Amino acid sequence: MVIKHGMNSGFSGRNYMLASSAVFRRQQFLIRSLGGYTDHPLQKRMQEVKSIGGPSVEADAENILRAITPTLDPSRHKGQAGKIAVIGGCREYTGAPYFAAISALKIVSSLLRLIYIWCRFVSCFLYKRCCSSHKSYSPELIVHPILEESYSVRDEDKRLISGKVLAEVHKWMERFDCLVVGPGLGRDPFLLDCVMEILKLARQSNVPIVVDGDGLFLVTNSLDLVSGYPLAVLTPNVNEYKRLVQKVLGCEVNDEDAHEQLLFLAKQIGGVTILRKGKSDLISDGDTVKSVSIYGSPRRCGGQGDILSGSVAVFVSWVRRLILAPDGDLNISPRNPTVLGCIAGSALLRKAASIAFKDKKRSTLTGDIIECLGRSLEDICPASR
Ligand SMILES: NC(=O)C1=CN([C@@H]2O[C@H](COP(=O)(O)OP(=O)(O)OC[C@H]3O[C@@H](n4cnc5c(N)ncnc54)[C@H](O)[C@@H]3O)[C@@H](O)[C@H]2O)[C@@H](O)CC1
Ligand SMILES: Nc1ncnc2c1ncn2[C@@H]1O[C@H](COP(=O)(O)OP(=O)(O)OP(=O)(O)O)[C@@H](O)[C@H]1O
Ligand SMILES: [Mg+2]
Repeated sequence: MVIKHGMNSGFSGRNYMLASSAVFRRQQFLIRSLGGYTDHPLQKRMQEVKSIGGPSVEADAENILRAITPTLDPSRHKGQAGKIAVIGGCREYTGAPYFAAISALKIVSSLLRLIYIWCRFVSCFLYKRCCSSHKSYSPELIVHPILEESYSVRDEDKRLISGKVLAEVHKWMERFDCLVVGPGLGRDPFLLDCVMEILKLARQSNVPIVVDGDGLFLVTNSLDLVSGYPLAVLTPNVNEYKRLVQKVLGCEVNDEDAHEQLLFLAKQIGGVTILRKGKSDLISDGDTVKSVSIYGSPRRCGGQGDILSGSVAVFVSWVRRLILAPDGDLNISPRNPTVLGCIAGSALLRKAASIAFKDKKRSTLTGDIIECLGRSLEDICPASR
Protein backbone atom coordinates (compact mmCIF):
# COMPACT_ATOMS: atom_id res chain seq x y z
CA MET A 1 0.00 0.00 0.00
CA VAL A 2 1.25 3.46 -0.85
CA ILE A 3 0.68 6.28 1.56
CA LYS A 4 0.99 9.79 0.31
CA HIS A 5 3.23 12.11 2.27
CA GLY A 6 3.42 15.84 1.86
CA MET A 7 1.87 17.03 5.08
CA ASN A 8 5.15 18.23 6.57
CA SER A 9 6.73 19.90 3.59
CA GLY A 10 8.38 22.58 5.73
CA PHE A 11 11.08 20.27 7.12
CA SER A 12 14.65 20.11 5.93
CA GLY A 13 17.90 18.23 6.66
CA ARG A 14 18.12 16.30 9.89
CA ASN A 15 14.77 17.62 11.10
CA TYR A 16 13.17 16.24 7.98
CA MET A 17 14.71 12.81 8.59
CA LEU A 18 13.48 12.81 12.17
CA ALA A 19 10.08 14.10 11.22
CA SER A 20 9.55 11.75 8.32
CA SER A 21 10.54 8.71 10.35
CA ALA A 22 8.10 9.81 13.05
CA VAL A 23 5.46 10.28 10.36
CA PHE A 24 6.21 6.87 8.90
CA ARG A 25 6.08 5.16 12.30
CA ARG A 26 2.83 6.91 13.05
CA GLN A 27 1.23 5.89 9.77
CA GLN A 28 2.28 2.32 10.37
CA PHE A 29 0.76 2.52 13.82
CA LEU A 30 -2.51 3.90 12.46
CA ILE A 31 -2.72 1.19 9.83
CA ARG A 32 -1.98 -1.54 12.39
CA SER A 33 -4.68 -0.20 14.65
CA LEU A 34 -7.19 -0.06 11.83
CA GLY A 35 -8.04 -3.75 12.19
CA GLY A 36 -11.79 -4.16 12.14
CA TYR A 37 -12.25 -0.74 10.62
CA THR A 38 -12.57 -2.07 7.10
CA ASP A 39 -16.26 -2.88 7.36
CA HIS A 40 -18.37 -3.25 4.23
CA PRO A 41 -20.19 0.11 4.60
CA LEU A 42 -16.74 1.74 4.51
CA GLN A 43 -16.75 2.03 0.74
CA LYS A 44 -20.20 3.59 0.85
CA ARG A 45 -19.12 6.01 3.54
CA MET A 46 -16.01 6.92 1.56
CA GLN A 47 -18.21 7.86 -1.37
CA GLU A 48 -20.43 9.94 0.88
CA VAL A 49 -17.45 11.68 2.44
CA LYS A 50 -16.12 12.59 -1.01
CA SER A 51 -19.34 14.39 -1.85
CA ILE A 52 -18.57 17.19 0.61
CA GLY A 53 -17.34 19.56 -2.05
CA GLY A 54 -20.82 20.64 -3.20
CA PRO A 55 -21.41 24.23 -4.19
CA SER A 56 -23.60 25.12 -1.21
CA VAL A 57 -21.98 27.09 1.61
CA GLU A 58 -24.27 25.46 4.16
CA ALA A 59 -22.72 22.06 4.78
CA ASP A 60 -24.78 18.91 4.53
CA ALA A 61 -23.71 18.42 8.13
CA GLU A 62 -25.90 15.52 9.22
CA ASN A 63 -25.00 13.43 6.16
CA ILE A 64 -21.34 14.16 6.69
CA LEU A 65 -21.57 13.15 10.33
CA ARG A 66 -23.28 9.88 9.34
CA ALA A 67 -20.66 9.18 6.70
CA ILE A 68 -17.80 9.69 9.13
CA THR A 69 -19.14 7.79 12.13
CA PRO A 70 -17.95 4.17 12.22
CA THR A 71 -20.50 1.42 12.67
CA LEU A 72 -20.52 -0.33 16.03
CA ASP A 73 -18.76 -3.65 15.62
CA PRO A 74 -18.41 -6.18 18.43
CA SER A 75 -15.11 -7.44 17.00
CA ARG A 76 -13.34 -4.20 17.88
CA HIS A 77 -11.53 -3.58 21.11
CA LYS A 78 -10.99 -0.50 23.19
CA GLY A 79 -8.86 2.19 21.67
CA GLN A 80 -9.63 1.12 18.09
CA ALA A 81 -12.08 3.97 17.68
CA GLY A 82 -9.32 6.42 18.41
CA LYS A 83 -7.29 7.96 21.19
CA ILE A 84 -7.60 11.61 22.00
CA ALA A 85 -5.40 13.67 24.32
CA VAL A 86 -6.57 16.91 25.88
CA ILE A 87 -3.81 19.24 27.03
CA GLY A 88 -5.18 21.89 29.29
CA GLY A 89 -6.41 22.79 32.71
CA CYS A 90 -4.97 24.96 35.43
CA ARG A 91 -5.82 26.02 38.94
CA GLU A 92 -8.64 28.31 37.82
CA TYR A 93 -10.05 26.26 34.97
CA THR A 94 -10.39 22.60 35.87
CA GLY A 95 -13.75 22.42 34.08
CA ALA A 96 -12.68 23.21 30.51
CA PRO A 97 -10.40 20.19 29.83
CA TYR A 98 -12.91 17.95 31.55
CA PHE A 99 -15.72 19.17 29.27
CA ALA A 100 -13.58 18.54 26.18
CA ALA A 101 -12.44 15.10 27.34
CA ILE A 102 -15.79 13.81 28.57
CA SER A 103 -17.45 14.95 25.34
CA ALA A 104 -14.98 12.95 23.29
CA LEU A 105 -15.52 10.00 25.60
CA LYS A 106 -19.32 10.18 25.32
CA ILE A 107 -19.32 10.40 21.54
CA VAL A 108 -17.20 7.34 21.02
CA SER A 109 -19.12 5.49 23.71
CA SER A 110 -17.55 2.20 24.74
CA LEU A 111 -15.17 2.23 21.82
CA LEU A 112 -12.82 4.78 23.26
CA ARG A 113 -11.56 4.84 26.77
CA LEU A 114 -8.13 6.30 26.54
CA ILE A 115 -8.36 10.01 27.07
CA TYR A 116 -5.47 11.85 28.57
CA ILE A 117 -5.52 15.18 30.25
CA TRP A 118 -2.32 16.97 30.95
CA CYS A 119 -3.21 19.35 33.68
CA ARG A 120 -0.95 21.70 35.54
CA PHE A 121 1.07 20.46 38.52
CA VAL A 122 1.75 23.23 41.01
CA SER A 123 2.36 21.63 44.34
CA CYS A 124 1.32 18.48 46.10
CA PHE A 125 -1.75 20.26 47.38
CA LEU A 126 -2.83 21.59 44.01
CA TYR A 127 -1.73 18.47 42.27
CA LYS A 128 -4.14 16.54 44.43
CA ARG A 129 -6.91 19.06 43.96
CA CYS A 130 -6.52 19.34 40.24
CA CYS A 131 -6.02 15.66 39.66
CA SER A 132 -8.69 14.49 42.06
CA SER A 133 -11.24 16.88 40.63
CA HIS A 134 -10.80 15.31 37.21
CA LYS A 135 -10.84 11.83 38.62
CA SER A 136 -14.00 12.52 40.56
CA TYR A 137 -15.68 14.04 37.51
CA SER A 138 -15.13 10.74 35.75
CA PRO A 139 -12.88 7.85 36.76
CA GLU A 140 -12.74 6.87 33.09
CA LEU A 141 -10.45 9.78 32.29
CA ILE A 142 -6.76 9.00 32.45
CA VAL A 143 -5.05 12.02 33.96
CA HIS A 144 -1.39 12.97 33.64
CA PRO A 145 -0.74 15.87 36.03
CA ILE A 146 2.63 16.95 34.68
CA LEU A 147 2.53 20.58 33.60
CA GLU A 148 3.84 23.26 35.94
CA GLU A 149 3.64 27.04 36.22
CA SER A 150 6.52 29.53 36.54
CA TYR A 151 6.16 30.38 40.18
CA SER A 152 6.42 26.79 41.31
CA VAL A 153 9.67 26.19 39.41
CA ARG A 154 13.09 27.75 40.11
CA ASP A 155 14.74 29.30 37.06
CA GLU A 156 17.61 26.81 37.18
CA ASP A 157 15.14 23.87 37.13
CA LYS A 158 13.05 25.01 34.19
CA ARG A 159 15.05 23.21 31.50
CA LEU A 160 15.02 19.99 33.43
CA ILE A 161 11.29 20.16 34.14
CA SER A 162 10.29 20.99 30.57
CA GLY A 163 12.56 18.15 29.37
CA LYS A 164 10.71 15.76 31.67
CA VAL A 165 7.31 16.98 30.47
CA LEU A 166 8.31 16.50 26.85
CA ALA A 167 9.78 13.06 27.48
CA GLU A 168 6.51 11.99 29.10
CA VAL A 169 4.39 13.34 26.25
CA HIS A 170 6.76 11.89 23.65
CA LYS A 171 6.14 8.38 24.99
CA TRP A 172 2.49 8.63 23.99
CA MET A 173 2.46 11.01 21.05
CA GLU A 174 2.52 8.56 18.18
CA ARG A 175 -0.45 6.69 19.59
CA PHE A 176 -2.73 9.69 19.61
CA ASP A 177 -5.19 10.26 16.81
CA CYS A 178 -5.73 13.87 17.76
CA LEU A 179 -4.70 16.41 20.40
CA VAL A 180 -6.92 19.11 21.83
CA VAL A 181 -4.64 21.88 23.07
CA GLY A 182 -5.72 24.76 25.24
CA PRO A 183 -9.03 24.36 27.07
CA GLY A 184 -8.48 26.07 30.42
CA LEU A 185 -4.71 26.14 29.98
CA GLY A 186 -4.19 29.61 31.43
CA ARG A 187 -1.48 31.98 30.27
CA ASP A 188 1.56 31.29 32.39
CA PRO A 189 4.70 31.82 30.25
CA PHE A 190 6.59 28.72 31.42
CA LEU A 191 3.54 26.54 30.99
CA LEU A 192 2.95 27.93 27.50
CA ASP A 193 6.62 27.33 26.60
CA CYS A 194 6.16 23.65 27.46
CA VAL A 195 2.96 23.46 25.43
CA MET A 196 4.77 25.11 22.53
CA GLU A 197 7.24 22.21 22.51
CA ILE A 198 4.36 19.72 22.67
CA LEU A 199 2.78 21.37 19.63
CA LYS A 200 6.07 21.08 17.72
CA LEU A 201 6.30 17.42 18.64
CA ALA A 202 2.71 16.76 17.54
CA ARG A 203 3.42 18.42 14.23
CA GLN A 204 6.59 16.40 13.67
CA SER A 205 4.59 13.26 14.39
CA ASN A 206 1.81 14.29 11.99
CA VAL A 207 -0.84 14.21 14.70
CA PRO A 208 -3.91 16.42 14.08
CA ILE A 209 -4.26 19.26 16.58
CA VAL A 210 -7.39 21.15 17.65
CA VAL A 211 -6.34 24.46 19.23
CA ASP A 212 -8.85 26.15 21.50
CA GLY A 213 -9.06 28.55 24.47
CA ASP A 214 -5.66 29.65 25.75
CA GLY A 215 -4.00 27.46 23.12
CA LEU A 216 -5.25 30.11 20.69
CA PHE A 217 -3.62 32.81 22.79
CA LEU A 218 -0.37 30.88 22.39
CA VAL A 219 -0.57 30.29 18.64
CA THR A 220 -1.83 33.78 17.87
CA ASN A 221 1.44 35.04 19.31
CA SER A 222 3.52 32.28 17.69
CA LEU A 223 1.83 31.57 14.39
CA ASP A 224 4.73 29.45 13.13
CA LEU A 225 3.54 26.70 15.44
CA VAL A 226 0.60 25.95 13.16
CA SER A 227 1.24 27.93 9.99
CA GLY A 228 1.25 25.63 6.95
CA TYR A 229 0.19 22.57 8.95
CA PRO A 230 -2.92 21.15 7.26
CA LEU A 231 -3.82 19.01 10.26
CA ALA A 232 -4.25 22.04 12.54
CA VAL A 233 -7.73 23.23 13.47
CA LEU A 234 -8.27 26.54 15.26
CA THR A 235 -11.64 26.98 16.99
CA PRO A 236 -11.83 30.67 18.00
CA ASN A 237 -14.77 32.25 19.80
CA VAL A 238 -15.66 35.87 19.19
CA ASN A 239 -12.74 37.31 21.22
CA GLU A 240 -10.20 34.76 20.05
CA TYR A 241 -11.19 35.38 16.42
CA LYS A 242 -10.85 39.12 16.86
CA ARG A 243 -7.31 38.73 18.22
CA LEU A 244 -6.40 36.38 15.37
CA VAL A 245 -7.71 38.75 12.69
CA GLN A 246 -5.92 41.72 14.26
CA LYS A 247 -2.64 39.83 14.50
CA VAL A 248 -2.65 38.11 11.10
CA LEU A 249 -4.55 40.54 8.88
CA GLY A 250 -3.81 43.73 10.80
CA CYS A 251 -7.45 44.88 10.64
CA GLU A 252 -10.75 44.51 12.46
CA VAL A 253 -13.32 41.75 12.02
CA ASN A 254 -15.57 42.49 9.06
CA ASP A 255 -18.94 40.83 9.45
CA GLU A 256 -20.17 42.11 6.09
CA ASP A 257 -17.58 39.97 4.31
CA ALA A 258 -17.30 37.29 6.96
CA HIS A 259 -16.78 34.41 4.53
CA GLU A 260 -14.11 36.13 2.46
CA GLN A 261 -12.27 37.33 5.53
CA LEU A 262 -12.25 33.86 7.08
CA LEU A 263 -11.07 32.32 3.81
CA PHE A 264 -8.26 34.84 3.56
CA LEU A 265 -7.28 34.37 7.20
CA ALA A 266 -7.03 30.59 6.81
CA LYS A 267 -4.98 31.05 3.65
CA GLN A 268 -2.67 33.52 5.36
CA ILE A 269 -1.98 30.94 8.09
CA GLY A 270 -0.91 28.50 5.40
CA GLY A 271 -4.15 26.55 4.97
CA VAL A 272 -4.96 25.64 8.56
CA THR A 273 -8.64 25.00 9.20
CA ILE A 274 -10.46 27.67 11.19
CA LEU A 275 -13.83 27.10 12.79
CA ARG A 276 -15.21 30.51 13.69
CA LYS A 277 -17.84 29.95 16.40
CA GLY A 278 -20.98 32.05 16.40
CA LYS A 279 -24.63 32.17 15.48
CA SER A 280 -23.62 29.99 12.54
CA ASP A 281 -20.31 28.16 12.75
CA LEU A 282 -18.12 29.10 9.78
CA ILE A 283 -15.36 26.76 8.66
CA SER A 284 -12.57 27.40 6.18
CA ASP A 285 -9.25 25.84 5.20
CA GLY A 286 -8.33 28.65 2.84
CA ASP A 287 -9.82 26.82 -0.17
CA THR A 288 -13.47 26.64 0.74
CA VAL A 289 -15.94 28.05 3.28
CA LYS A 290 -18.69 25.96 4.84
CA SER A 291 -21.23 26.90 7.45
CA VAL A 292 -23.22 24.92 9.99
CA SER A 293 -26.43 26.65 11.05
CA ILE A 294 -28.33 23.75 12.63
CA TYR A 295 -30.45 25.29 15.37
CA GLY A 296 -28.55 25.21 18.67
CA SER A 297 -29.36 26.99 21.89
CA PRO A 298 -29.93 30.64 22.72
CA ARG A 299 -28.28 29.97 26.09
CA ARG A 300 -24.61 30.95 26.10
CA CYS A 301 -23.26 29.07 29.11
CA GLY A 302 -19.47 28.70 29.37
CA GLY A 303 -18.08 25.35 28.25
CA GLN A 304 -19.93 24.81 24.97
CA GLY A 305 -16.75 25.61 23.08
CA ASP A 306 -14.94 22.94 25.08
CA ILE A 307 -17.55 20.35 24.09
CA LEU A 308 -17.01 21.42 20.51
CA SER A 309 -13.22 21.00 20.65
CA GLY A 310 -13.52 17.46 22.06
CA SER A 311 -16.15 16.56 19.45
CA VAL A 312 -14.16 17.98 16.55
CA ALA A 313 -11.10 15.99 17.69
CA VAL A 314 -13.04 12.72 17.54
CA PHE A 315 -14.50 13.41 14.10
CA VAL A 316 -11.18 14.59 12.67
CA SER A 317 -9.56 11.37 13.84
CA TRP A 318 -12.39 9.29 12.34
CA VAL A 319 -12.08 10.96 8.93
CA ARG A 320 -8.34 10.43 9.00
CA ARG A 321 -8.87 6.77 9.70
CA LEU A 322 -11.29 6.49 6.82
CA ILE A 323 -8.68 8.02 4.57
CA LEU A 324 -5.86 5.80 5.82
CA ALA A 325 -7.98 2.62 5.79
CA PRO A 326 -6.36 -0.05 3.62
CA ASP A 327 -9.32 0.03 1.21
CA GLY A 328 -9.72 3.76 1.50
CA ASP A 329 -9.06 6.34 -1.15
CA LEU A 330 -5.74 7.96 -0.29
CA ASN A 331 -6.24 10.60 -2.96
CA ILE A 332 -8.56 12.62 -0.77
CA SER A 333 -6.97 15.97 -0.07
CA PRO A 334 -5.19 15.88 3.30
CA ARG A 335 -7.02 19.08 4.20
CA ASN A 336 -10.43 17.51 4.01
CA PRO A 337 -10.27 15.58 7.28
CA THR A 338 -10.18 18.73 9.34
CA VAL A 339 -13.00 20.53 7.52
CA LEU A 340 -15.21 17.44 7.66
CA GLY A 341 -14.41 16.90 11.33
CA CYS A 342 -15.33 20.51 12.14
CA ILE A 343 -18.66 20.20 10.32
CA ALA A 344 -19.58 16.99 12.12
CA GLY A 345 -18.45 18.27 15.55
CA SER A 346 -20.40 21.48 15.13
CA ALA A 347 -23.56 19.65 14.04
CA LEU A 348 -23.40 17.27 16.96
CA LEU A 349 -22.86 19.98 19.57
CA ARG A 350 -25.54 22.29 18.20
CA LYS A 351 -28.14 19.54 18.09
CA ALA A 352 -27.23 18.46 21.64
CA ALA A 353 -27.55 22.08 22.81
CA SER A 354 -30.99 22.36 21.24
CA ILE A 355 -32.17 19.11 22.87
CA ALA A 356 -30.85 20.26 26.26
CA PHE A 357 -32.47 23.68 25.90
CA LYS A 358 -35.87 22.18 25.11
CA ASP A 359 -35.77 20.53 28.51
CA LYS A 360 -33.86 22.97 30.72
CA LYS A 361 -34.57 26.32 29.08
CA ARG A 362 -32.81 29.19 30.90
CA SER A 363 -31.18 26.88 33.40
CA THR A 364 -29.31 24.89 30.71
CA LEU A 365 -25.72 24.22 31.76
CA THR A 366 -22.81 22.65 29.91
CA GLY A 367 -23.29 19.40 31.81
CA ASP A 368 -26.87 19.21 30.50
CA ILE A 369 -25.61 19.56 26.93
CA ILE A 370 -22.99 16.86 27.49
CA GLU A 371 -25.77 14.57 28.72
CA CYS A 372 -27.55 15.13 25.39
CA LEU A 373 -24.55 14.29 23.17
CA GLY A 374 -25.60 10.63 23.00
CA ARG A 375 -29.15 11.49 21.95
CA SER A 376 -27.90 14.01 19.44
CA LEU A 377 -25.64 11.37 17.87
CA GLU A 378 -28.44 8.78 17.97
CA ASP A 379 -30.89 11.17 16.27
CA ILE A 380 -28.46 11.81 13.44
CA CYS A 381 -26.75 8.44 13.24
CA PRO A 382 -28.63 5.60 14.98
CA ALA A 383 -26.42 2.95 16.63
CA SER A 384 -28.54 0.24 14.97
CA ARG A 385 -27.78 1.29 11.38
N1 LIG B 1 -15.32 25.87 33.57
C1 LIG B 1 -14.16 26.16 33.01
O1 LIG B 1 -13.10 25.80 33.51
C2 LIG B 1 -14.15 26.93 31.74
C3 LIG B 1 -12.95 27.50 31.34
N2 LIG B 1 -12.82 28.13 30.15
C4 LIG B 1 -11.47 28.56 29.80
O2 LIG B 1 -11.32 29.90 30.20
C5 LIG B 1 -10.23 30.46 29.47
C6 LIG B 1 -10.65 31.81 28.91
O3 LIG B 1 -11.68 31.57 27.96
P1 LIG B 1 -12.70 32.70 27.55
O4 LIG B 1 -13.64 32.09 26.58
O5 LIG B 1 -13.27 33.37 28.73
O6 LIG B 1 -11.70 33.67 26.79
P2 LIG B 1 -11.99 35.08 26.18
O7 LIG B 1 -10.76 35.44 25.46
O8 LIG B 1 -13.29 35.08 25.47
O9 LIG B 1 -12.19 36.04 27.45
C7 LIG B 1 -11.29 36.07 28.49
C8 LIG B 1 -11.13 37.52 28.93
O10 LIG B 1 -10.19 37.60 29.97
C9 LIG B 1 -9.00 38.20 29.51
N3 LIG B 1 -7.88 37.40 30.04
C10 LIG B 1 -7.89 36.08 30.28
N4 LIG B 1 -6.71 35.69 30.80
C11 LIG B 1 -5.95 36.80 30.88
C12 LIG B 1 -4.62 37.05 31.34
N5 LIG B 1 -3.81 36.11 31.82
N6 LIG B 1 -4.17 38.32 31.25
C13 LIG B 1 -4.96 39.28 30.77
N7 LIG B 1 -6.21 39.12 30.34
C14 LIG B 1 -6.70 37.88 30.39
C15 LIG B 1 -9.09 38.19 28.02
O11 LIG B 1 -8.38 39.22 27.43
C16 LIG B 1 -10.59 38.35 27.82
O12 LIG B 1 -11.01 39.65 27.94
C17 LIG B 1 -9.89 29.46 28.37
O13 LIG B 1 -8.79 28.67 28.73
C18 LIG B 1 -11.11 28.59 28.33
O14 LIG B 1 -10.85 27.32 27.80
C19 LIG B 1 -13.92 28.21 29.20
O15 LIG B 1 -13.71 27.15 28.30
C20 LIG B 1 -15.28 28.11 29.87
C21 LIG B 1 -15.38 27.01 30.89
N1 LIG C 1 -24.87 33.48 18.97
C1 LIG C 1 -24.93 32.15 18.90
N2 LIG C 1 -26.07 31.52 18.55
C2 LIG C 1 -26.14 30.18 18.48
N3 LIG C 1 -25.11 29.36 18.76
C3 LIG C 1 -23.96 29.93 19.12
C4 LIG C 1 -23.80 31.35 19.21
N4 LIG C 1 -22.53 31.60 19.59
C5 LIG C 1 -21.94 30.41 19.73
N5 LIG C 1 -22.77 29.41 19.46
C6 LIG C 1 -22.51 27.96 19.51
O1 LIG C 1 -21.87 27.61 20.72
C7 LIG C 1 -20.68 26.90 20.46
C8 LIG C 1 -19.61 27.43 21.38
O2 LIG C 1 -19.30 28.74 20.99
P1 LIG C 1 -18.85 29.84 22.02
O3 LIG C 1 -18.71 31.12 21.28
O4 LIG C 1 -19.75 29.81 23.22
O5 LIG C 1 -17.42 29.23 22.40
P2 LIG C 1 -16.47 29.59 23.63
O6 LIG C 1 -16.65 30.99 24.06
O7 LIG C 1 -15.12 29.16 23.23
O8 LIG C 1 -17.02 28.60 24.73
P3 LIG C 1 -16.30 28.22 26.11
O9 LIG C 1 -17.12 28.86 27.16
O10 LIG C 1 -16.37 26.72 26.15
O11 LIG C 1 -14.89 28.70 26.06
C9 LIG C 1 -20.35 27.09 18.98
O12 LIG C 1 -20.00 25.90 18.34
C10 LIG C 1 -21.63 27.59 18.38
O13 LIG C 1 -22.24 26.51 17.69
MG1 LIG D 1 -13.53 28.66 24.58
